[in-house]
Amino acid sequence: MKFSLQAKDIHSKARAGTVTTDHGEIQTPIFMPVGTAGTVKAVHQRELKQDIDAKIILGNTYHLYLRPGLEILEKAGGLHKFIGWDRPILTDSGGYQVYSLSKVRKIKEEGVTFNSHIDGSKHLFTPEIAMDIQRTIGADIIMAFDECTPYPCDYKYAASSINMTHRWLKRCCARFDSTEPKYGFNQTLFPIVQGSVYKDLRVKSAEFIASMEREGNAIGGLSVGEPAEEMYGMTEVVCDILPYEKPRYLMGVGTPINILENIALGVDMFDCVMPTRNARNGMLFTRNGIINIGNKKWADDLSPIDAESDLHADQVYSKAYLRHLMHSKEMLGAQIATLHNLHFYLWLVKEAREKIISGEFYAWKNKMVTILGNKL
Ligand SMILES: O=c1[nH]cnc2c(CCNCC3CCCCC3)c3[nH]c(NCc4cccs4)nc3cc12
Repeated sequence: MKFSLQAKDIHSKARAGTVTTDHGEIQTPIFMPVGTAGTVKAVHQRELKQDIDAKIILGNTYHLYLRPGLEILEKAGGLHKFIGWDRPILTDSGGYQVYSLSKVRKIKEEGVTFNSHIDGSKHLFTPEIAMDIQRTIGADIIMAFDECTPYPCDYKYAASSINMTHRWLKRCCARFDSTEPKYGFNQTLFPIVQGSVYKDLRVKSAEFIASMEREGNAIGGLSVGEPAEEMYGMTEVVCDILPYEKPRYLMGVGTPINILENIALGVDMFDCVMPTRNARNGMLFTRNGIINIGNKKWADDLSPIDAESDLHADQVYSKAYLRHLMHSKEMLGAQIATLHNLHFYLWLVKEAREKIISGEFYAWKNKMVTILGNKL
């Protein structure tokens, strides 16, 4: 994997770059649609490619390991082949999903034991197992097995948590560096900075992660309920320590405003379930603010969902029609709303990249931040 920089903003730490993988290039800043069980819910691969031009999607290690399972994925020749996606894929380590999905789990030095949320069967994830699973899935970028420190937590807990994450990282690197890709495409491992909302722990974790000299770095433990100002403060501290010439991935972030503010702090890659999850609840993000399509005010509004958008669905379907579909619990409603939100997120980061290149990013970002929160 390679990373090159094309432009840097003068009023902020925003930058425009290109990540090059064996499955293609990714222009940054980039938003990565979240796939769960091998699909971005309610969206076809063709739509991801042609309608919204998604450059990279996320695969969910925890889900894929449980269902369809590694045997089928290996038989298919990896996740790219299994789902029919020939562009880059990033998979998480499965650790975060264990915390957020499976009820019973125990965290020990060795790893995490958990009961499957599907059939209750007992499983163990360790740093080594997480590496082997992601080798079998075959994603271009794979994530270290970390502990996402819960928020809030006291200093002592946060300090012991980063020490565990750092010991697990060494085991991830040892295992990853002593195994080969299974399908002939190169894979790269990103470590993850933790430290909760404690500045000195963030410095310690960022310095340790930087010292591992991997091809890219991630920032974890944020967007877990902390106030936005805390998120920005920790991101700034970490971005100032992580190497300038490597991509920085802020995990689980976030709202459109969060993304713009973090681009200004030097973040290049983002993922979040919000555009897809909120779409299914009728919350549409637009360049003029937020539309709750279920609101009665849209019932007879026959104007296009977004007349300024180059997304076909935004042009041909009206707000009234989408509201009708959502109220009727029609599948097409979720499909249109999801496509709209992902298209908006990808438009937003592409617009940010163009403004960084043209030198207009800072003023544009401040204007957008005042508009994007509007309730329409
Ligand atoms: O420290 C972390 N370590 C590892 N993963 C984290 C994640 C999951 C990122 N998305 C993975 C995807 C992989 C493919 C399947 C789906 C998840 C986070 N998500 C959030 N906020 C989420 C949210 C923000 C707002 C609403 S939810 N904070 C996170 C912090 C960490």
